[in-house]
Amino acid sequence: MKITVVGAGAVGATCADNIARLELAEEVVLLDIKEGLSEGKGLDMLQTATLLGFDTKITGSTNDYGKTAGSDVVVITSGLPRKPGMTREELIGTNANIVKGVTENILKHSPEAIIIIVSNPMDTMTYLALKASGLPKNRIIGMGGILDSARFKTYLALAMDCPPNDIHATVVGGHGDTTMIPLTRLATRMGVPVSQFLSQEQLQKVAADTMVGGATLTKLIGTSAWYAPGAAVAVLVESIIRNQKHVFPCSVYLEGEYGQSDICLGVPVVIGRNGWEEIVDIQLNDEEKATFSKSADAVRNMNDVLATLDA
Ligand SMILES: NC(=O)C1=CN([C@@H]2O[C@H](COP(=O)(O)OP(=O)(O)OC[C@H]3O[C@@H](n4cnc5c(N)ncnc54)[C@H](O)[C@@H]3O)[C@@H](O)[C@H]2O)C=CC1
Ligand SMILES: O=C([O-])CC(=O)C(=O)O
Repeated sequence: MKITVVGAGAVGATCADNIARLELAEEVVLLDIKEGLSEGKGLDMLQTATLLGFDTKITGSTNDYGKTAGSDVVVITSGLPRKPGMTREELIGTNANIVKGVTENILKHSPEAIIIIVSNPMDTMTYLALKASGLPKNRIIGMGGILDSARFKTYLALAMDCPPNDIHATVVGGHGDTTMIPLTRLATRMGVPVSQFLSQEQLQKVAADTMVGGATLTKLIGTSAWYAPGAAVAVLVESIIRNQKHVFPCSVYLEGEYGQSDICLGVPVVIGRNGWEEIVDIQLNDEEKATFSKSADAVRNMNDVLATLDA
C-alpha cells in the first residue's frame, strides 16, 4: 500500500506520522510546495522508525507528483489554516484553487486513489474535489465529523468525569462553528443515555463547546489544531486500508439521503476498502431534521460561492 499526504504543515505532518506509526502502508509520501519542508519533516519522522519500531518508508517531495504515483489513498491537507477570530468559511478564496489544483495533479499519477479532504471549509472543498475530479462518489471523503465527534466525546467525558472511551456519541452536519450538529439525544455512556448523568443545561454547554471546539483551540494556539485532526485522519485511513467497515461521520455526496441532494455533508458512513460504502440512516427527530436542513442550507450557500471564484 502507498499513501500520500499533501501539505506537510501541522495537520499533514501529524497525519503522516500517525499513518507511519500504524504501519498502514509500505510507503508514505509527504508532498508540499515549500522547498525542503516535506523532505525535512519526512526524514525527521523516518529517524523515529528505530525508536518507535515501525517499518514504513517515508518520502518527502517538493511538489513532484511523480513520487506520489500509484497511491491507494491520498489525504489533502494543503491550504491556509484560520487565525483567531476567523471562520473556516473565510478560507474558501485561497483554499479552493489549492484543493482543485492538487486534486487534478494527484489523479494524473494515482487514478485509482481514494481521496480524503481535510482542507477547510471542508464540506465545500469535498464537493469541489468531487466535481473537479469526476470520481465515483464513494472515493471522495471529507474528514470533519470524526474529529468533531472525538471532541464531543471528550467534553462529555470531562463533564461526567469518566473515561472518554466509555462514551459513544456522534456529530453530523457541516464541519462549521454553526453548522455541526452534536446528537446529544443519542449519546450514551456505555449504552446509558447521557441525560441520565447530565442536566439539560450541562448537555447544552457540552454541545455548544463541541461546536466551537476548533475555534477554541485556534484562539489558544494562534492557529488551528493538529493533534486530534491528524489522529482522526489516521483512523479513517486505517478503516480504508484494513477494510475495517467502521461507521464514521464523514462528509459525503448525498443523493436524497437525509433529505438532501447535490451536497457533501457529514453523515455516518461505513468505511472500507472501497472508500465510503454505505450511508447509515439515523432516525432523526423533527427538531434534528430541521437543524440538519439548516446546516445543509449554509453549506449549500458556501458551495454557491465556488461559482464566483475561478475554482
Ligand atoms: N477538516 C478538519 O477537521 C480540519 C481541517 N483543517 C484544515 O487543514 C488545512 C491545513 O491546516 P494546517 O496543517 O494547520 O496548515 P499549515 O499552514 O500548517 O500547513 C498547510 C501546508 O499546505 C502547504 N500548501 C499550500 N499550498 C499547497 C499546494 N498547492 N500544494 C502542496 N502544499 C501546499 C503549505 O506550504 C503548508 O505547509 C487548513 O485548511 C485547516 O483549516 C485543520 C484541522 C482540522
Ligand atoms: O478549527 C479549524 O479551523 C480547523 C478545524 O477544522 C478543526 O480543528 O476543527
